[in-house]
Amino acid sequence: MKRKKVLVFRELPEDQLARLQAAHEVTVANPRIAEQRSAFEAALPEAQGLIGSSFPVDEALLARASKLEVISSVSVGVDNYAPAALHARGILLCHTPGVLDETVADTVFALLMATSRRVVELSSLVREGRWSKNIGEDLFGHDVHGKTLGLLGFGRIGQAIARRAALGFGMPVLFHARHAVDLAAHAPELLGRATHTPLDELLSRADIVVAMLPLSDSTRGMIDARVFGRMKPGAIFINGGRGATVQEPALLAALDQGTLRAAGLDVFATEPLPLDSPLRTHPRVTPLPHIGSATHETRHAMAELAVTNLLKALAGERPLAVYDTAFA
Ligand SMILES: NC(=O)C1=CN([C@@H]2O[C@H](COP(=O)(O)OP(=O)(O)OC[C@H]3O[C@@H](n4cnc5c(N)ncnc54)[C@H](OP(=O)(O)O)[C@@H]3O)[C@@H](O)[C@H]2O)C=CC1
Ligand SMILES: O=CC(=O)O
Repeated sequence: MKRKKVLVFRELPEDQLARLQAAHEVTVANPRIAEQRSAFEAALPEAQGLIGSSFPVDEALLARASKLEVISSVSVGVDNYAPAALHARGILLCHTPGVLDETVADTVFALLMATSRRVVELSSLVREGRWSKNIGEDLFGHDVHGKTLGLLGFGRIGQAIARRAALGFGMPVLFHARHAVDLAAHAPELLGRATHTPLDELLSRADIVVAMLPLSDSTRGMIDARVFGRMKPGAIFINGGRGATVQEPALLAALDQGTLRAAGLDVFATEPLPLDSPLRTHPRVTPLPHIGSATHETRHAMAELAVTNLLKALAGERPLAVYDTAFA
């Protein structure tokens, strides 16, 4: 097969880079690193395949990538790409659904436990030498087991979170999504334990609300002052999906006005989180640096799937996971 030109725009594990290099001419240049930006710019016009993540490949960049056949994202979320422009030019968009579900669900659960039981705050008390007597009620947390979980988004990852909550922690699960979900067919273990619930009812009943939504035109800014205002006083909010689904000033107001007890955030509207963001230091926010899938095992599995997708696409074969840009 003819060797093609591949531009890797975020580091890949060595063995996966080697698979690409065995088949194609590969340039590695991460445009988020200033010293690599010009190599990225130089390789882009010739690239037939792009692989990477965490960098917006927008219409302006695509316009300069005149030979491009496929983008293989090392992520399940595809909000960094311009689906309409890709569709119009017949450029394939591949992603990594499925291989990260359990790991991201673990991360969300870690945030849920940390916020409810005040793990980071109380650990700091020990580390900073402030543990001088038994803690009192003012520092008690709240139970997680048995509480009602409200899930915004009930896809692959949402369902993995629901399994942990319902089967491991005895939590009734309410979920919100636009389409009906056939639990008997897709998640029989959640039958009788998870219920499709209108948004406002979910918000008024859930003790913990978890957002696990993709970023799209329909979800951008969806979690706004109205949504926070409908939540139970003292609710906990966790975002494991995308930062821009939340209106961050409304989140801060809900925390400051006491509607929300705490928030656990793996994602932010701007990443890395700007130093002057009040969310960085807010006493009732547990922020994480977008680590949902960041384990050795899962990041490797994602890279492997993304490389397989790219190799198949460049060989004219059907990749394992193509994102349908026609309906984006
Ligand atoms: N923090 C991290 O590191 C990670 C974050 N993510 C993020 O999580 C997202 C979800 O991943 P995954 O579970 O695989 O995706 P899926 O496509 O499997 O699930 C998405 C869910 O969101 C629902 N949804 C979409 N739009 C709306 C809307 N407007 N209103 C209500 N519900 C909506 C969908 O249902 P319906 O279409 O019926 O509305 C579906 O239930 C990714 O797109 C990514 O952005 C993913 C991995 C790691
Ligand atoms: O945010 C991570 C992803 O895979 O999407």
